[in-house]
Amino acid sequence: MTTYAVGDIQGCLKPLKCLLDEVAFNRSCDVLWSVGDLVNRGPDSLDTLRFIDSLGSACIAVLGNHDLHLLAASRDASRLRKSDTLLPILKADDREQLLTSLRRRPLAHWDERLGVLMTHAGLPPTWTVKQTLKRAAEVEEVLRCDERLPLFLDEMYGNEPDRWKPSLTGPARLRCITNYLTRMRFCKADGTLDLKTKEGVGAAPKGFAPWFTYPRRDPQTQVVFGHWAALEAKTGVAGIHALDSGCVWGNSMTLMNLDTGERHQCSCGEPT
Ligand SMILES: Nc1ncnc2c1ncn2[C@@H]1O[C@H](COP(=O)(O)OP(=O)(O)OP(=O)(O)OP(=O)(O)OC[C@H]2O[C@@H](n3cnc4c(N)ncnc43)[C@H](O)[C@@H]2O)[C@@H](O)[C@H]1O
Repeated sequence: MTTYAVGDIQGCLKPLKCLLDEVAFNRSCDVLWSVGDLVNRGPDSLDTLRFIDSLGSACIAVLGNHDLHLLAASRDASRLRKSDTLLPILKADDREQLLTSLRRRPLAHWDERLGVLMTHAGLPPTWTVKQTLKRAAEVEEVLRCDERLPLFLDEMYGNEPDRWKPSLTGPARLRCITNYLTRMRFCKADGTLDLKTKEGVGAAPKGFAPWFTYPRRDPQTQVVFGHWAALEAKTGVAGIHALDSGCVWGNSMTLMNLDTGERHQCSCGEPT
């Protein structure tokens, strides 16, 4: 059994299948981790969701900001933006099945055997792995609850509060957790987030640095994450594995063997 992790797919199904063929992925014994952002901007979001679902327990995917945006747009199509490529999903006969399956996916995944945590954006430097899983579970519980989901999605967008406090409550608490786990790039040592800057590490605003440059609360833990295409799948920090190599922006998709650390890349996608 081999565990692989793939970077942001964003509807780029062709390079995903190319990578799985290259490593002879066997769904009956191998496992594919996805760092989230399964959909949007790329050409085949609908078929990507269908393919990922067809893998069943052979795939573990955490939710990314674009996946959450899909859930929000499914409740209110006026949330769609010009650059979104989500309409085919919203018009599909199997949309409810696909969206229900997405709602059941986690925001964080921890593998004790590998000692690896996976989230879309990373591990907040002020949080332990245990705290991260507990806080992710708060949002996951709401995503699965028909009564609580609409308010969560209405209140999800926004950059405030920009710093975690255990005393946060209600929608602000859930928004803050969601932003840390699906949108974080730069932060201060005390965890204060800058959610505006999207360029590479050299673009850090004054007083901010990439989240992975701060000491970790659990130094032995490895982290796999996506979200930040401008990193070109590199952090320079041991045990912190960036996997978004910007496939949807015309670059390659990255697949990493988590047992050996070996990386594979495929550039057969259509530039968007
Ligand atoms: N709580 C919440 N609040 C607000 N929004 C929420 C939200 N929850 C979900 N959302 C949703 O989040 C989505 C993203 O919003 P945006 O923040 O508008 O999306 P984006 O710029 O495309 O960022 P993305 O997440 O795709 O990151 P990437 O690094 O690939 O791309 C970033 C940039 O990097 C650039 N880039 C890519 N590769 C690069 C490279 N090698 N070098 C330099 N730049 C590069 C790209 O051109 C791109 O402009 C929206 O749909 C929004 O609705």
